Amino acid sequence: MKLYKEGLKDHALWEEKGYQLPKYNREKVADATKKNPFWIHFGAGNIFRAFHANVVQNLLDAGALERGLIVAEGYDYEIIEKMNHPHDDYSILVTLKADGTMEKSVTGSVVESLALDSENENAFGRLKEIFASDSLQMATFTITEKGYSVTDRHGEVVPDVKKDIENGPEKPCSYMGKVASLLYTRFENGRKPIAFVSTDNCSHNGDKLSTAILTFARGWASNKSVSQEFVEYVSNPKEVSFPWSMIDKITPRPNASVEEVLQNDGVEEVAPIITSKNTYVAPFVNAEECEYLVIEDAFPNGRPALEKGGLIFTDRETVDKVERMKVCTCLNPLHTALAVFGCLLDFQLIADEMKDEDLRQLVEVIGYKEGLPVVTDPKIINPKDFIDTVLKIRIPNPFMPDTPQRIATDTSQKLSIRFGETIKAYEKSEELKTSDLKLIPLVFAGWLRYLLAVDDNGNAFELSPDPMLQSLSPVFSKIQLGETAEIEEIIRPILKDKKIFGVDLYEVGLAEKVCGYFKEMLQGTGAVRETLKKYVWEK
Ligand SMILES: NC(=O)c1ccc[n+]([C@@H]2O[C@H](COP(=O)([O-])OP(=O)(O)OC[C@H]3O[C@@H](n4cnc5c(N)ncnc54)[C@H](O)[C@@H]3O)[C@@H](O)[C@H]2O)c1
Ligand SMILES: O=P(O)(O)OC[C@@H](O)[C@@H](O)[C@H](O)[C@H](O)CO
Repeated sequence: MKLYKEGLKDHALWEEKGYQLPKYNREKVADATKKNPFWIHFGAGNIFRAFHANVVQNLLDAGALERGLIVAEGYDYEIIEKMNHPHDDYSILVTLKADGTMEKSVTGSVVESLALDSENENAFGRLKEIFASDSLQMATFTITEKGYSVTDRHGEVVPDVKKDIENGPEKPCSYMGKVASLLYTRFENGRKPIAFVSTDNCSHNGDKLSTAILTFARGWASNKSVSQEFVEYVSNPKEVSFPWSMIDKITPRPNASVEEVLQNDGVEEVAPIITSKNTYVAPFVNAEECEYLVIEDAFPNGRPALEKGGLIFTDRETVDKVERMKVCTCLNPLHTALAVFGCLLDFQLIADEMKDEDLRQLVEVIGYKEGLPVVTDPKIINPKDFIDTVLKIRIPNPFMPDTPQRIATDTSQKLSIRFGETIKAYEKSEELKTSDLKLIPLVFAGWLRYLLAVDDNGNAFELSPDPMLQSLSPVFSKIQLGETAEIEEIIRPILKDKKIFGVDLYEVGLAEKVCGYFKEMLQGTGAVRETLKKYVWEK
């Protein structure tokens, strides 16, 4: 059993082993999609394959759609070369349910995959053709929060973006420059409308994407590479919209236990790889069953009835509330807390951490006691029910191979939104006092302790990738367990950094608490556990 066109011909063999196969005529779907594409996705990573591609697969199966997806990868071309192309764009989705059962399906809804590489004339030419087509309605993105950045921490335009602006839209090399150049192709071919939908986990994700694209449009217009009309086109929501969205589906990296199940079924060549850009990818994805994709309903070129596939379309205000509920309180902060302490306490599975009474108490207090009071009910999903499901069913799901190490990726980029928003809400509140926050500061201190790259047993471990490690690691390499003199002087600039925490921890009166916890965690081996135990149970 091999996952590609020829290998899937023997339907009975796959079905006998419990795999659901596409029920539609894939050749016909591929043909219709290539002629009249309606949806292109940027970022061929795991969430796309587990979520977006599966929604389209279900709609194709149900006869509610006749065309599929095209995917472009602009950062890690190896994903396309090593996964999409050898497998004819098929992938296997393994859904790991909380009752221990699993569903296996072969996803065929992606019918074309392209490197978004302006040096690759064929692929870039084809992308231009797609962007020139009348039928294209939406471009979606899962490229991580850093994928949208065009400026550095000081607000300065980064060098590759600067170069792309100087050189005009012909051959950009930065990610957002390449996307803006494709949008320019659409503009030149009759100023056709489109929705650009970020489905990444970042607050007001649509604004992040529009800021990036507008940086190019304005830059190119000011050096006369494009006309001012292009800026007007990008700025007009009736022509180019940037809806906000909230996405939710826990999709761990492809796991060896799932690989083994597939191998035992007789599926060949399914081993995951880690690309040179550090993407963990395999011909299969493993994910939980629960999923939400809530999108602001702003599609200037129309859209198919994707609500039939479970997507929720609503207004911007509701997306904002639902997104804040998930990203700032009810899921992602709890994940980050478990990630940081999980790495320090040598856990390899998130589900195992939920069996640890101290860690369970940590996330329950952060979620219910510190976070929930500042959540505005989005009405379409009840926050209390949502957090109950997260803490009782989803995160503890023993069949989900999710790891603290995956979730610890890019923590420096996430703390401000995941915890900073709650702190700001306490600052604004007349009833709540910021000084009452106990465990959010404990997570900050845990993250500082994590940056030593030494676990609570005193053993070195590898930090997960993070764009700030280059500047942070040299600071923390000076700190040794058992030495706490001058700690505050060393970490003061970090505690003051609003880019990291969303607030200056000195201004909001939390710096002393964070520093104190951090010093306690530095006392020696076992001090992280002791500090955790001491504060999570304190009344
Ligand atoms: N995995 C989940 O549980 C999950 C759930 C909800 C939302 N998300 C969102 O989706 C994003 C991707 O998650 P994933 O599971 O697909 O991760 P992944 O590691 O499987 O894939 C990451 C994708 O982002 C691209 N990328 C990485 N760094 C980039 C950069 N600097 N510039 C442009 N592109 C870059 C990669 O090439 C790849 O396409 C997350 O960051 C998050 O915002 C993930
Ligand atoms: O994907 P990130 O890096 O923003 O965050 C890691 C996890 O918290 C995240 O992927 C969750 O699994 C996801 O947000 C669940 O919907």
